[in-house]
Amino acid sequence: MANEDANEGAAYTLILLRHGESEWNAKNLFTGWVDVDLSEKGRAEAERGGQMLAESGLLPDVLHTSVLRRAIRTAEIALHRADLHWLPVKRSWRLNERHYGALQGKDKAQIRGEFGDEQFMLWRRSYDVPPPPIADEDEFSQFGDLRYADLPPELLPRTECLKDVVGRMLPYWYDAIVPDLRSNKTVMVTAHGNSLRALVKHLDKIDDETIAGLNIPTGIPLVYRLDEDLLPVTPGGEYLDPEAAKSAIEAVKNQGR
Ligand SMILES: O=C(O)[C@H](O)COP(=O)(O)O
Repeated sequence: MANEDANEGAAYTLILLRHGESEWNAKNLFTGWVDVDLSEKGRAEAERGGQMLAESGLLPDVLHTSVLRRAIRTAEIALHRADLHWLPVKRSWRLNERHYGALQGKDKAQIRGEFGDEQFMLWRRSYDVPPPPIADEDEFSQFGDLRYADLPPELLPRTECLKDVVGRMLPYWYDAIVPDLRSNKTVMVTAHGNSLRALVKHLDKIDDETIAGLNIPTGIPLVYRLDEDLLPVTPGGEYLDPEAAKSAIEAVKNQGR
């Protein structure tokens, strides 16, 4: 972690943790809202994430997760490792991964081969081009999934671009996470590649083009110290293991190649 001076002006601490490798990350499949579990490597990453937390002395007071198993399990394993398994937890669909539409369940390399590099990257990383919507009867659709039963039907996505994720994630940021920060709690958010990209875009005020080049690695805690205005004291935050983050970011970037 950075020295104390680098944290001058910090009022709040926010820890972001992308879930460990999932079974579908390992198979290189578009996942989105499909509720797959962690791979063995993913469980080990979560464990290591928890160890990093414990060693850094950063102790979250409250946990926010999505309603997807890979994020829930990652937090469970990491917090257990840090002896913080008892932490209060709040969950919301608004922290879910980006809904990948009709690409859910499809092989990334195959889609890249079929549609070409440009279209593939537009779907993966453009700010405002969503993949085609998923049909309600598709085996990987979330239509009829009990956990979304209370959601007004018009809010259940059939596909999303990152802009859509920013739009549905921000109300949760303002209504649930910010109040915890303002009451001086160290907040941990365990979520997904693209929901965390949406949050980082907001925190660091990253423009719509630049965000395409930002990738979040699995299982490595990213710590933001925020000032009174909730602006990062160190732009981009700090990974608890910056070296491991660098190579893991490259791996995410090159998925489907
Ligand atoms: O939903 C997925 O497939 C991954 O979690 C994120 O994938 P991406 O890096 O291709 O956006």
